[in-house]
Amino acid sequence: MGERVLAVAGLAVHRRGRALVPGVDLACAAGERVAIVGASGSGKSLTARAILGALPSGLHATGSLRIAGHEVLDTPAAVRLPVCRAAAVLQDSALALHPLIPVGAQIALPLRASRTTPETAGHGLRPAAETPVRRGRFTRSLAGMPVRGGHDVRALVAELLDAVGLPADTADRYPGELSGGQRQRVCLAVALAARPPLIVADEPTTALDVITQAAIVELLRDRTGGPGQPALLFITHDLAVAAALCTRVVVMHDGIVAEDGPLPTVLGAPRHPHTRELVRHARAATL
Ligand SMILES: Nc1ncnc2c1ncn2[C@@H]1O[C@H](COP(=O)(O)OP(=O)(O)OP(=O)(O)O)[C@@H](O)[C@H]1O
Repeated sequence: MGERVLAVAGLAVHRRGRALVPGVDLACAAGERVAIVGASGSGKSLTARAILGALPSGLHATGSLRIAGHEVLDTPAAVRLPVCRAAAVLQDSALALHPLIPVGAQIALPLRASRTTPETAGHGLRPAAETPVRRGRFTRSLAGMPVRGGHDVRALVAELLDAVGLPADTADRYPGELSGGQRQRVCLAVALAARPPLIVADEPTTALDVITQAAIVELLRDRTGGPGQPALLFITHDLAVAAALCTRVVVMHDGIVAEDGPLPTVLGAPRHPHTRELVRHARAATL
């Protein structure tokens, strides 16, 4: 495995002295897209939320959680350094976005916080050599200068919207004026704007129809896991979607990792009885 953006060791999530997730070990390298699959209640979401530094109140985590080499287990997301903060794309895009703020302003928030450009920040939108030459303040921002003026930020918001397949005028619309698929694209733009080393996507396609689902999976494939792009941890109960997007899979069962390996290997020759069952059901569902 190459440079690790995520290293989880003995991660447990407790509530009132009871371990809801007894112990998870997993890792994700830079440039990787890793799926976490498992039945309902197997601990996928609590593991994801512990990684995001956003456990529900009353729950706490123990063990070790390193993001981009920094131990962050005891550091809530809001106070983590941006370099070791994972961005979230969650199932309910309506809840993830503020209903009363135009989406452009919501994308601009992490952009202003980072005060750098997508290119320097590692969004992987376009390698610098391919960046078209433009005039004015936007040129300065693309050259890696700090983003200051509102005009610069608006241009970068338009670029991020374009990167997720939305027209620039989406910036002026409110989340309630968008479809679920469009809102999920906005959520990905917000995540990319934060220039994270890792995006944690927890069932981001579950609430969508199959066609929109496929489009979001394709978008995640285009925008994560490549050179200079964030790695992806993709939580799903759907093995077929995991196979379409990820190269490696972590199978969870009863709060622990039952199996972890390259997707073709795990699908082709599952070792754990629970993985065998998941594969059997996935095959039956595609008939
Ligand atoms: N806030 C909470 N308080 C108490 N128990 C919880 C809480 N959240 C989850 N749990 C319990 O922790 C276990 C793991 O839940 P988790 O949500 O991580 O499962 P999951 O694999 O994501 O399931 P699903 O696919 O249905 O979302 C379950 O037994 C669940 O009931």
